[in-house]
Amino acid sequence: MIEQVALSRNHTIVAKVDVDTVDIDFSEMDVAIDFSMPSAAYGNLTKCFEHGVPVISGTTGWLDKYDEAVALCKENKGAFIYASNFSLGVNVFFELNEYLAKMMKNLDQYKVSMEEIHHTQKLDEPSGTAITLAEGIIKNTNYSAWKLENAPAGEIPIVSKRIGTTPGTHSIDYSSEVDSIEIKHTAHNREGFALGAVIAAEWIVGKTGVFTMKDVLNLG
Ligand SMILES: NC(=O)C1=CN([C@@H]2O[C@H](COP(=O)(O)OP(=O)(O)OC[C@H]3O[C@@H](n4cnc5c(N)ncnc54)[C@H](OP(=O)(O)O)[C@@H]3O)[C@@H](O)[C@H]2O)C=CC1
Ligand SMILES: O=C(O)C1=N[C@H](C(=O)O)C[C@H](O)C1
Repeated sequence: MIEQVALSRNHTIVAKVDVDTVDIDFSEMDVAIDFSMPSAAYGNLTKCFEHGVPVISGTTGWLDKYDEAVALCKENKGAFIYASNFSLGVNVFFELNEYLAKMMKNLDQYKVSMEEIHHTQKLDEPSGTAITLAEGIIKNTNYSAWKLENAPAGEIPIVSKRIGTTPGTHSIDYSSEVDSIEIKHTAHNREGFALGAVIAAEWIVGKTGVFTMKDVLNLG
């Protein structure tokens, strides 16, 4: 999907890296995009930093090494963007989530919960997007952590479902005894993720530093 979107925007694919790739020719690359495996992402990023190639990372489930990746990027004067979700809609949804969380902060009668649904091939749970959403709530409310399924009071319960080929659905619910407020993002297919990653790749060429999709999309 990334290749398809990149070609449609007049880019050239100079290398494709898979689990079996032994030698990578970095010489012709303006930028690299990594959507691989939680166990492979950090190693792939490292190689890009060492070869001075800016890198866009969409792989989820490796973030225990994010700080190390940032340090390595800075050490090599590289350029790097990680996003748990590159779709433009989800990046707006991240902002909406934080805005709603701020408003709900002092309304103790509402309890928050989250649900994410993805295809059955997905390796990680909860999704990276759900973790970013939970962090957005924690930053703006008195919730202290998130937990899969049954969370104790003060923590955000996340329910992960794996159904068919679902590209990615995330919803956040604030419920009281008398009503509920729900916000939801539904990906209709995977093209939005690829398009956002290619837009980020176009944006980062020629820059140095560690950025986010908020910088790319100028979301204030
Ligand atoms: N941030 C975002 O917007 C999005 C993030 N994702 C994330 O991207 C990741 C990939 O998801 P998805 O595309 O569904 O997974 P897939 O399994 O379809 O694709 C993963 C690819 O990575 C390849 N791969 C495995 N090991 C390596 C390696 N060491 N180096 C390079 N490539 C390798 C696999 O090759 P092979 O098939 O040969 O094993 C496969 O082609 C997941 O972490 C997912 O959560 C997904 C969509 C959107
Ligand atoms: O694995 C996927 O498919 C997706 N992964 C990302 C995530 O973990 O949030 C982004 C998107 O939801 C699709």
